[in-house]
Amino acid sequence: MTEQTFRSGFASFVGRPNAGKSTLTNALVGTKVAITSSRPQTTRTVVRGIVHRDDAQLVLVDTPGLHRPRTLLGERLNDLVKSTWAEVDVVAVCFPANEKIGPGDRFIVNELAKVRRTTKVAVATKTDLATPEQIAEHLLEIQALGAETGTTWAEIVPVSAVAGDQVQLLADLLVAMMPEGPPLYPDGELTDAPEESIAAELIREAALEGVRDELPHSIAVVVEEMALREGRPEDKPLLDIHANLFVERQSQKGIVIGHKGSRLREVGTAARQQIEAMLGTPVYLDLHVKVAKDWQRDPRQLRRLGF
Ligand SMILES: Nc1nc2c(ncn2[C@@H]2O[C@H](COP(=O)(O)OP(=O)(O)OP(=O)(O)O)[C@@H](O)[C@H]2O)c(=O)[nH]1
Repeated sequence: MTEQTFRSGFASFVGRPNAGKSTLTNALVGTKVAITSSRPQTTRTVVRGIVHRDDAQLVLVDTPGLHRPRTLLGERLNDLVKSTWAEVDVVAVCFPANEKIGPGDRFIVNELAKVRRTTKVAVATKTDLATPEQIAEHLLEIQALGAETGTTWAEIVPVSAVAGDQVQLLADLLVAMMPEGPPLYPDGELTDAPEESIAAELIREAALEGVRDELPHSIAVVVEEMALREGRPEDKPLLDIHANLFVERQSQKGIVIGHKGSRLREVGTAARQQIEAMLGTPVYLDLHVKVAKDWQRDPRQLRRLGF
């Protein structure tokens, strides 16, 4: 009998905004790690989900959507994406099966083609939203896009993260592409994102719920302080979180706060519940809205907000 080899490594899902990357990460890891939203471009922080198996550890790096940069923030995000691609073992490009392959996908695959060494996989996401005929057509288009851009797809895999279709197969295929190596993280750890950044993302997700137009891109959240309150009995801990929610303009501040603070209260309650569920500790959330004028275009502010 030969001893089973252990594999470990990194994979990153990329794709145009809303392609289903975060949802797929969560489905693979089996818990809510990366935030998901029906609004595009909400994933800014690199959040890792870790798939633990007896024979492997697969670390998923969830990157922001790559797009044609229009602001300084956009450029920084694109740089972040490309440096991630060069460092991981596999990049899996997500193409939603319910939408046509478009210029956005072509742009990403062309950029990815410049990163030579990394293994490339194509994932047709959201197959529950497409007919078998559409899926077949979609897979052919993905193959054609590979040929056109000089990309060799190691695999083309249709999945539905929501229906749970083929998610396990995708995990198996990705694991098989990882190099042999020891576990990289302690058993059972699902993410190494600092708790502060998880909390910040959950607050941002709650704040994005129901807002329209430009506002989603204008919201940034910074957790200023996060600590267990002192003097509490051991079986009744309380986590104090002080966070600032930044918008770019005074007018946006009013929208976020709402009539007599009603909207901000809702956001605070929703975020608190999510954080409590995630960290398993009762939370006191102190949330303030501040204006950081045009922060997306200002390098100093970007640094302060963690970009
Ligand atoms: N029906 C269906 N919807 C899905 C599936 N995967 C994702 N979605 C939905 O598609 C939307 C976008 O999914 P996300 O996972 O946030 O997409 P993303 O690629 O991470 O988006 P960005 O963070 O903007 O880059 C959400 O409303 C998801 O619920 C799927 O397999 N089936």
